[in-house]
Amino acid sequence: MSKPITFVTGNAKKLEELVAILDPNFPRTIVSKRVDLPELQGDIDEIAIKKCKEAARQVNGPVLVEDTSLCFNALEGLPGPYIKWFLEKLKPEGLYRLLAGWEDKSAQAVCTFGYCEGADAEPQLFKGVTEGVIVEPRGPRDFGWDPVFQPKGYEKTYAELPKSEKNTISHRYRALALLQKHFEAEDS
Ligand SMILES: O=P(O)(O)OP(=O)(O)OP(=O)(O)OC[C@H]1O[C@@H](n2cnc3c(O)ncnc32)[C@H](O)[C@@H]1O
Ligand SMILES: [Mg+2]
Repeated sequence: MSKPITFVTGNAKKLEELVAILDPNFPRTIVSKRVDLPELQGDIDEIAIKKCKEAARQVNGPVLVEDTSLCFNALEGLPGPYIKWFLEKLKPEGLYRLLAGWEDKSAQAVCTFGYCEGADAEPQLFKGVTEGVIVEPRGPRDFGWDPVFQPKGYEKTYAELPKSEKNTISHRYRALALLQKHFEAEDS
């Protein structure tokens, strides 16, 4: 039997979505550990790799981590992985106002899962991207920047969509689909 994988995150909403999205027949057991890991600066992949290595060091076993970015095309991909701090200071209204001077409101939600078998193993990344536009905040405020992100082809923001619908189109869903495929292939 393979060891359980520890999903290390300080974000309860991420865990909630992972549990809702992953197939109940996922071949490995996932447990969670609430740690707010330090996030070193870098590009999206570098941050996920460093976060994953640090988690593997702390847990000393198989770990899963995840880092989420919100990239504004008009701003060459910023705030990107720094969205957490932009959101904390500016709130959803301020994120929308950041683009006031720009016609292009398009953005990409990017979710990068990192999996590492143990403290000495190299992390593997699984990335999901969902295209959308940044709009004036609409809908419940229970998860991050959901009120300002309207996925392409939809009239509702992530926050306004039923969770079950967000979870079939989201950046996190797409990343987890790749992760799932990887583990299913390994299992067969
Ligand atoms: O412990 P970790 O897993 O790092 O959790 P975190 O909350 O620090 O998360 P990140 O470092 O990945 O920062 C991403 C920011 O984007 C927010 N976020 C992540 N996924 C989201 C989603 O699907 N919808 C809206 N906001 C999201 C999250 O609340 C953070 O403010
Ligand atoms: Mg974080």
